[in-house]
Amino acid sequence: MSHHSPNDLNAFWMPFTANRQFKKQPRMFVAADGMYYTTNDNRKILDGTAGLWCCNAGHKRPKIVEAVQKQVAELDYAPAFQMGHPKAFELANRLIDIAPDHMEHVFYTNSGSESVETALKIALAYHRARGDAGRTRLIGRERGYHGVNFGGISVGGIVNNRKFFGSLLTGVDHLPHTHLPDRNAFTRGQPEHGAYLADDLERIVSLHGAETIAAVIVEPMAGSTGVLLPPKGYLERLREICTRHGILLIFDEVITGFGRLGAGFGADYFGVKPDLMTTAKGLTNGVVPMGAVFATAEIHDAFMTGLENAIELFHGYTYSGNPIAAAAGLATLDTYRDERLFERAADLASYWEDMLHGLKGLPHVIDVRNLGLIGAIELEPIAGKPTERAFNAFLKSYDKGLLIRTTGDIIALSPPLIIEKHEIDRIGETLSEVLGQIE
Ligand SMILES: Cc1ncc(COP(=O)(O)O)c(CNc2cccc(C(=O)O)c2)c1O
Repeated sequence: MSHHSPNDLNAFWMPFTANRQFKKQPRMFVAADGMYYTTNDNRKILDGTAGLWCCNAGHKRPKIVEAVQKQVAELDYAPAFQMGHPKAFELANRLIDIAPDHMEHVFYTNSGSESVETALKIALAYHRARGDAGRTRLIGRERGYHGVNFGGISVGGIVNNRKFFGSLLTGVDHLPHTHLPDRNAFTRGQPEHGAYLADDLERIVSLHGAETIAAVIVEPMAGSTGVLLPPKGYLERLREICTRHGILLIFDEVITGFGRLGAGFGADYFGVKPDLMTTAKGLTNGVVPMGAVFATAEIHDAFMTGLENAIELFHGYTYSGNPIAAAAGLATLDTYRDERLFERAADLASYWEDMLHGLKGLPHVIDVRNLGLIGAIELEPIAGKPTERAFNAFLKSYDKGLLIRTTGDIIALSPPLIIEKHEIDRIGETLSEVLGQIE
């Protein structure tokens, strides 16, 4: 058996990564604190993306560090099925306290992808429990991202996440995405124009019959595809059409949840009540993998019938609600509350917006989109080399000490909610330099 040296890069098959490019020019973080990562060559990098949209409270936050250290030394793991541990229940109560008021139950998962699978299965099983077994169709949206499991890529609308994975993706329709560059480019916040796009749901309903449709799943604001905003009135229309036809509305809040928009959840920010909400990321500040599906009493109680000793929902994970994730979640919610980070994000949103829209007119910038503490700068692709320009901006920004995300030719930004104004300025200055230097 051959022995590999610890820093041999070959064995690790990296996710959503240009593996060959990375392994030629590795980019390694070895520490993190507050707003900054430290690289293995001891450079400080400003975290413009809160890790992967998940470290909403920033890094190395004392309450979270302490809670995880203490928990792992006390109750490291408890069986998730037919057994419990107090923190899972305590966290569920805390989550329901900050969730939109019609949400009354939480089902734990370990990621956003698992939250999506869980929500889709609950939606299908809910209709069956009510005698509506014919409601099996699911409706997603073009350019939607709902993780990488088979349910998520079926309802998802990002072609590269689907086309390599075969034929299981059936029984699903897609609404049109909400990007109208001709009308809405450089809009500050939510566009006025485009609510009518929700009416396509009526077309899908009349095509299949409402009695065949279980749920619609959308991100209140589409993140991974490059930050597409819901036009004013759009989500309200989706809600109204779903209600009228007995179709469940699922908000995928993996990115928009836990303060990202300056409110607890997208549902709060937009004032629209979904029937199910999927979350992960900010739930534990990215420190321990955990997701949670929020459900109304109406949905939960539809399962609570029949023999009391019988399992009501045949679904769950070994790590559902595990003690260390629950401890991290509780300390994370404490940190959000004690530092008023959701309100802080709302207070900073206009300063953030001004920085972003100040980039208009820089080379290659064809659109700027923003909401809360999320931003996107869309670049003109290099002819024949899609994604190249944005990827070069990512590499150049990293060299200049700023971490950004790119998807396609779009730069996406989602800093921790603890960001200071001078750090917002620094993001703008760095991106101005980068966009002036790349081809
Ligand atoms: C709306 C939504 N739903 C589900 C997932 C899947 O979550 P997990 O990865 O934990 O299984 C996500 C995740 N979104 C995500 C993850 C990683 C990177 C980026 C990016 O846009 O750069 C976005 C998401 O944004």
